[in-house]
Amino acid sequence: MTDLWQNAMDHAVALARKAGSVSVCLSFCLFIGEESVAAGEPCVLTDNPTWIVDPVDGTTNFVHGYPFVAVSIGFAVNRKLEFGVVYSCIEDKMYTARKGQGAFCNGQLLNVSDQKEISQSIIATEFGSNRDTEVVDKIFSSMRKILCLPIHGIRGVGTAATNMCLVASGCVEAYYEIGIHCWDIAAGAIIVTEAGGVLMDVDGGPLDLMSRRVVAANNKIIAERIVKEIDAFTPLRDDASTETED
Ligand SMILES: O=P(O)(O)OC(CO)CO
Ligand SMILES: [Mg+2]
Repeated sequence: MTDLWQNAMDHAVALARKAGSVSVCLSFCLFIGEESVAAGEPCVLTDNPTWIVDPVDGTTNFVHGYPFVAVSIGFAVNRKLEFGVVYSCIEDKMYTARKGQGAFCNGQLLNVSDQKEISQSIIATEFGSNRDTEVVDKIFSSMRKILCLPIHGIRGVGTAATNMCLVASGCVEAYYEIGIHCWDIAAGAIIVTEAGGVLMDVDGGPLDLMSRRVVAANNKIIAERIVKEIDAFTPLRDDASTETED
C-alpha cells in the first residue's frame, strides 16, 4: 500500500536538498521574505544580490481553499530585478522572466495586451487587508472612479503576484494596489516588464519596491489613465522598520 506521508517526506527531503545546494552556491546573497521579516529580520534593499520571497502569496485564499495561491521569488542586484519566478500552484502555471530575455508561462512567451482604450480594458485590483475606514473609503473611491470611466470590469484573484502575471499574460490591462509588500511585487514586476508592460507608482512616478504601492500595466497610456483616478495613500514603508503592520 502506498505510504502517502512517506511520499510527502521524500518530497520534503528532495526540496531541502535542492534548497541547500542553492543556498550553498549563493550564500553571499541577502534575503527578504514575508516570514523572515515577520520574525524580525531586516527588510532593507541594498545593492547586494538579494532574494525577495513570498512563499505563499494569497494566504487568505489558501486558508479558505479559494483556488489562487502563488509562490513568488524575485532576485535583485543593485536594487534592480534580475529575474522573477511566480508559481501559481493550483493552476500549475510557472511564470518566469530573466532580465532582457522575455517572460514565459510554462515555457510559452508572454505578451501584454495591446489595448490602448481604457474603456475596453479590465483592471485588476484588491480590497486589501487594511480595515481602517479611511483607507477602505479611499480604496472604494478609487475603484468607483476607475469602474465608471467606464472600463469593462474590475477583477482580482487575491494574490498580487498572480494579478501581475495576468497583466503579463494580456488577460487584464493593468493591476494596481496600495498596501502590499515588496515580496508580493518583486517577481511579478520583472515578469510584467519582460512581457512588454510598464511599472509605476500610484502617483505616476517611478516604482519604488519598498513603498508598498504599485501600478503594473500593458502600456503607459493605460497606466497613466488609472493613476489619475487613484486616491493614493502612503502605508508605512517596508524598509521603515523591522516591524510590519498588517
Ligand atoms: O497573502 P499575502 O502573502 O499576505 O499577500 C497578499 C497581499 O499582502 C496578497 O497578495
Ligand atoms: Mg503575499
